[in-house]
Amino acid sequence: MSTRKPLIAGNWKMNLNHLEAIALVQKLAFALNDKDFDKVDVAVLPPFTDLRSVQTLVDGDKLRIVYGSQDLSRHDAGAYTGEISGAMLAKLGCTFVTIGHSERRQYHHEDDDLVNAKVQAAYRHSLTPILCVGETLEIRQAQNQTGHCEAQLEAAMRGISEEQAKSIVVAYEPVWAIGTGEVATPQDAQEVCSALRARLAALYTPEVAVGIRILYGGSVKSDNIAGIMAQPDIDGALVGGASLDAGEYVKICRFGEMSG
Ligand SMILES: O=C[C@H](O)COP(=O)(O)O
Repeated sequence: MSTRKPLIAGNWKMNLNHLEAIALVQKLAFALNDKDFDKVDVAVLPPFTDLRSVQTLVDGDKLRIVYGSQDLSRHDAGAYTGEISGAMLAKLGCTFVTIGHSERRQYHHEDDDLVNAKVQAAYRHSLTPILCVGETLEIRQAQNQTGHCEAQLEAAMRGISEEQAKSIVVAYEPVWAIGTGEVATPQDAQEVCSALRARLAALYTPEVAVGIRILYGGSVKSDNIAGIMAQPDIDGALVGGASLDAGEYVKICRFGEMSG
């Protein structure tokens, strides 16, 4: 029996301004109670421009919701127009930072080296990376999904110490399942998540690997979360579209009450 506490993280992507962010976090805070937070860590990952408002609300009302950003710069400071540093995110009280999301890899040409540099930047500022890996449909059709995701993981973890690795969160997100309504079967997701854990055990130790949270992401909804969470190597979900609806997100956070 693992002691990993489940994590449900809502990636809002480029949705909701800071006023809408406050409204959504207030709805979540109203609906979720201490029993929920004892069972599951609940995070939101709003756009950068919302973070200060979310911080003020969370701190002011002493909410148990945690939050983070969707990206960070590989650099700590300097002449990098448009970039946001880990130091700035830490100052805003961020717990998490999403790194290597497939939309960053695809639309911003982020490669494994940049993802690795961003993971290192996150640790320099005591932020917990939510490191995303996942295969395209083409790779899955060639049945190379586990090899591909393991290679992305290994590249991202270069130079990361065992002590640092203990806190990382890995998110397996098959690209073909993101925003498409095409959810991976629980067995598909388990296959890759188990391979990722085995690779972490080989890179570090089995003890480290057994403590690391691995999430699934890709068209997660309240009606499919239970089957996904029933898998032994899946410790939570990275939720996109469904995290923008408070009622639906709360149901996902209460996955134990959903039927599979
Ligand atoms: O980060 C979240 C994923 O990209 C999943 O998005 P989705 O739930 O809208 O498919």
